[in-house]
Amino acid sequence: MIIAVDGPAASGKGTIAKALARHYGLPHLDTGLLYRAVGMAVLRSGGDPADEGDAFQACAFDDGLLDDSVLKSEAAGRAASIVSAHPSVRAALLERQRDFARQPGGAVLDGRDIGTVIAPEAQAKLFVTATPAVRAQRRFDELVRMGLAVTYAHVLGDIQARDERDSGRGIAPLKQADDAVLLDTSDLGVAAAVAAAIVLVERTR
Ligand SMILES: Nc1ncnc2c1ncn2[C@@H]1O[C@H](COP(=O)(O)OP(=O)(O)OP(=O)(O)O)[C@@H](O)[C@H]1O
Ligand SMILES: Nc1ccn([C@@H]2O[C@H](COP(=O)(O)O)[C@@H](O)[C@H]2O)c(=O)n1
Repeated sequence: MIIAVDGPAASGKGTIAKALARHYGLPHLDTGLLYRAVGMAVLRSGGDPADEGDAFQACAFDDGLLDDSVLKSEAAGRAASIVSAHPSVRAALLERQRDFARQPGGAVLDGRDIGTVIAPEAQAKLFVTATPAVRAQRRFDELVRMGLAVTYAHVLGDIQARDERDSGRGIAPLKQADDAVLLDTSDLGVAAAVAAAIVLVERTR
């Protein structure tokens, strides 16, 4: 079974995708990490994430970067959302994600275009969302726990800018697939959100 979990930044889709993977015994891929790695590789090479040539070159990043906690930073998230609008970057990362989705037995993937582009054939599709204020608070708390000096206002601004870029881009924009089920976690804690996700997967698969 392929389970596609899409949604905006800090909506909790990664938390839900990981829990679904555990519940169904499936491998999980956080596809945002791939774009974060490209964004961070551009920054480290002194390139410009907005330059398609620089971003495409960075797609040959070393896989060791995927385990680096620097990918959790706001700078990596911002760079990721800029490089992800380049068609050549999306093309370079496409097969890796499709191969992961189509492995025998299935998989859980979370991102922005899993249900629409990477695995439109997925048996279960969730679109996880929450209000920008709730998402900003969750991300702010997470960054503070990591010991980073951030303000709530800055995190909220970053999330709003990312929402706009991700939904407004010309290629594979963030949007709910026609056959995806909406899960709004604004008023749900982690356990309740995961339980709701399992019910929805059981209902749709
Ligand atoms: N339902 C929830 N209630 C409270 N906190 C939550 C909930 N879901 C996730 N969180 C917390 O919110 C933060 C963001 O969650 P998560 O990383 O799962 O979001 P995401 O959508 O995958 O983010 P990103 O788009 O940046 O990859 C984490 O600190 C997580 O523990
Ligand atoms: N399937 C995807 C996944 C991510 N992106 C872009 O990467 C940015 C970072 O993703 P996170 O899930 O780690 O927040 C995100 O803002 C998107 O721009 C994507 O385009 N497609």
